[in-house]
Amino acid sequence: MLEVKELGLPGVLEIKPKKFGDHRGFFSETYNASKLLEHKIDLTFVQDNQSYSASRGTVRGLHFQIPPHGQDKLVRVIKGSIFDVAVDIRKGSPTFGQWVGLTLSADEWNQILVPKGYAHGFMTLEDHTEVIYKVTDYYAADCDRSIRYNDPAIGISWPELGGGYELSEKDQRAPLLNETDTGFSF
Ligand SMILES: Cc1cn([C@H]2C[C@H](O)[C@@H](COP(=O)(O)OP(=O)(O)O[C@H]3O[C@H](C)C(=O)[C@H](O)[C@H]3O)O2)c(=O)[nH]c1=O
Repeated sequence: MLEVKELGLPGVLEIKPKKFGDHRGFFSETYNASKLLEHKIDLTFVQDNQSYSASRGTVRGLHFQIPPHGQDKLVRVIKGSIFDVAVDIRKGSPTFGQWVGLTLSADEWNQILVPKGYAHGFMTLEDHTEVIYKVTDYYAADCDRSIRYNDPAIGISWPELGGGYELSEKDQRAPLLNETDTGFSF
């Protein structure tokens, strides 16, 4: 049984698989193509990624791959928690530059589906947070793009954690959305 909820931008969904708990612990089908298909989610994932962030307040993103290597992403947290964000980067879209965000956590056991045509990023809310995600195309370094996480034109309300944020060099110097040809059109 799969709970699927729209998050307010086309195709961006919260997905929550069932967790079977007993005295030993729990079991969960974290990915089941046929159950996703029942919710008209017909995607073929080809690569699994995992990232570990040591510190609370680590920001990864906003990232996306331009066509022809755009990636749909199914993201979940197996340790800790993150504030996860998707931004519509499809030129001509009525919701271009708009964002949705939600907290993903190992406790909540929820996932987010971020379709291609959206930039993706997250901020960790706890130390030692581990994120796992499935993608529908292989990593293509020459198609890898970034947009500044705090671009005022997007205006993401990142959680105030009372300290600085931890970012990669690449993310610190990422261009603004209006400086970026995202390659996606509505
Ligand atoms: C994404 C990726 C990266 N790499 C190599 C390239 C770099 O040498 C190293 C770290 O890459 P990066 O700094 O881009 O990793 P993150 O900042 O965690 O980026 C990811 O996090 C945000 C939230 C995303 O949505 C993307 O999936 C992805 O860009 O791993 C690979 O070898 N394969 C890959 O698929």
